[in-house]
Amino acid sequence: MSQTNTSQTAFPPIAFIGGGNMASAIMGGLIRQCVPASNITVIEPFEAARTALKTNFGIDALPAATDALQNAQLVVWAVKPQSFKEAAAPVAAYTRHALHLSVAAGITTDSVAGWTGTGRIVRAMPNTPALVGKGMTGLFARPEVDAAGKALIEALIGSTGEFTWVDKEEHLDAVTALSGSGPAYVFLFLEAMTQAGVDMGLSEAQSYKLAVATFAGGSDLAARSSESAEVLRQRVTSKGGTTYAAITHMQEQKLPEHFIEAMRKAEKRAKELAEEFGK
Ligand SMILES: NC(=O)C1=CN([C@@H]2O[C@H](COP(=O)(O)OP(=O)(O)OC[C@H]3O[C@@H](n4cnc5c(N)ncnc54)[C@H](O)[C@@H]3O)[C@@H](O)[C@H]2O)C=CC1
Ligand SMILES: O=C(O)[C@@H]1CCC=N1
Repeated sequence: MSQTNTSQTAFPPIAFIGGGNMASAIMGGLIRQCVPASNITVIEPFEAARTALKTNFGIDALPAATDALQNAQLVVWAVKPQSFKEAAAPVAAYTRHALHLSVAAGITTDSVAGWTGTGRIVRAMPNTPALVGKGMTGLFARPEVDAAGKALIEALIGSTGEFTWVDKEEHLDAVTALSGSGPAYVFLFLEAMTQAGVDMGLSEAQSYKLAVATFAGGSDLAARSSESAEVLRQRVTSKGGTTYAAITHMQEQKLPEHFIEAMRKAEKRAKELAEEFGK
């Protein structure tokens, strides 16, 4: 079931380990909910990223772990899978009492438990539309996380858009391949549609506008409609018409099959990341 958080939550002190794209998307949601910057501690070694956090959110990020982390009741891990283990080493001693939320692709909660010394972990797979409050996040909680912990995570992630819980942790690799990486697929299609528009004589700006509005409108129509995507597609596709010409070519070229195969590559890569960087 897909949900959005609507209730106002009093957030406890929160620490972010890593202050890049995903951390900023989640922080943006918190700031929109009027969480004061003083409630948020960020560990971010990269100076340019710390400057961006100050400019965007008024947050004074720290370059390395300190005992300031002891106050945090919730720790959000927003580092690359490759950096997780190294990032956890100086942080773990301060944060064993806290609830942990990891957004790292592939990295299992068993790995995170080993590095943080606690099993109170929720693993999440958000996506970048969270930056504009339109995110879609898959969530998995270990049994050690109680109802209050889950409610806190729902409030945090709900501030960035929608979420859905999965029962099996491995399903987060599917979520990663679908909605986590998915914005990049949309942007690739936008690039191709814009190029086609330019090739047919439209300006780049006009083509891009048409392409973006088409994705947004198509998605909104699908979200509001009780009809399946297949039926909605058929409604656009007059027999012998223009859409028919395009869709027939895509099907002859096995575009849907290639697309599904590509997404299975993303799922496979998530499992490889766990193998490569989870030990
Ligand atoms: N970008 C995306 O679309 C999505 C990313 N994710 C996951 O989010 C995580 C972060 O990705 P992004 O925000 O895109 O990357 P990013 O590169 O923008 O942010 C990672 C930040 O971690 C910092 N960092 C590196 N070593 C550190 C350390 N030892 N301690 C603290 N911070 C450290 C880096 O300086 C950087 O600012 C990744 O694990 C990724 O799998 C999940 C869903 C979507
Ligand atoms: O490409 C990645 O590994 C991350 C996870 C999902 C989106 N970006």
